[in-house]
Amino acid sequence: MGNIVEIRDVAFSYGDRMILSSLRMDFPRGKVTAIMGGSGSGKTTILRLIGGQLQPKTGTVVVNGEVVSQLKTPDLYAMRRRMGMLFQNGALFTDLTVYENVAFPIREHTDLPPELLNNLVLMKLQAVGLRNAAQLMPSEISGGMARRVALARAVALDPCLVMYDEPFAGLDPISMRVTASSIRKLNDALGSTSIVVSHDVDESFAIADYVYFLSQGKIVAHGTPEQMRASSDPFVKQFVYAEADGPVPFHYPGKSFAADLGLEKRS
Ligand SMILES: Nc1ncnc2c1ncn2[C@@H]1O[C@H](COP(=O)(O)OP(=O)(O)OP(=O)(O)O)[C@@H](O)[C@H]1O
Repeated sequence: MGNIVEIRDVAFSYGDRMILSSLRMDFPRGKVTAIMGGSGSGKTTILRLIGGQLQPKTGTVVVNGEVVSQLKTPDLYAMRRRMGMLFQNGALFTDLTVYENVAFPIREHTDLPPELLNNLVLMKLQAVGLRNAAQLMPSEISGGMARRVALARAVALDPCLVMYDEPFAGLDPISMRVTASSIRKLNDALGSTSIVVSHDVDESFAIADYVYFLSQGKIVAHGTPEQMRASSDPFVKQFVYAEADGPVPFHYPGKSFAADLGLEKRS
């Protein structure tokens, strides 16, 4: 089976600001892997490196055996077509029905005859429990349902890899649970591989086979959800048990508050 994505010794910076360093991660085929960490720790940046929207300063990102940064533009586009993406707050097209939202990427990228397209769309909507909502407009469905339509759209082209960026953000607890189980079910039904970026410990642990914890651009812990729950690592404990005090920084890095107020002694 092997890994669909391998990240080796990757460093990335925006200008002078180091965002990721010494990154090594494996994403095995068929599995759901979660990337967790505080706000600004670099999670979305990792997804953008895998998708080839960003290039590492050093190290390699290998997808399906190919080094992403070495792909020529047509090959990069071909690779992206085999990836499904659910972006943070991935919105639906408000002027299209649920059905047309899911049909959109299929129409864009294939010339399938209408009957086959229809079957595909209905299969995806069935998989997220919304086949009977096909003719509704996005304004007529709940936030949780909209997220599931977005999931169906992300997997419309049967991607071998699906990346979800904060799929649970802003959902009520029931919608969160349904969305999480939809991610797992879609992964297993399609035989695909999923990467889930999230802050949400309960939902991520419920569906992930393996978890990476990121802090300030470095992997600070990794393992199965069970291993992470049992971990005595202070970072993991703080994150898993949502403790206010611990190594996870709350402040965006920079000057101290005292310095900003002009209270720090000048040498
Ligand atoms: N285009 C950009 N230019 C400069 N800095 C950026 C840019 N995009 C992100 N950053 C910075 O890179 C760091 C990592 O961002 P990233 O979006 O990967 O974090 P994240 O872990 O996904 O955060 P969150 O959970 O809050 O979305 C942040 O400190 C952010 O301010």
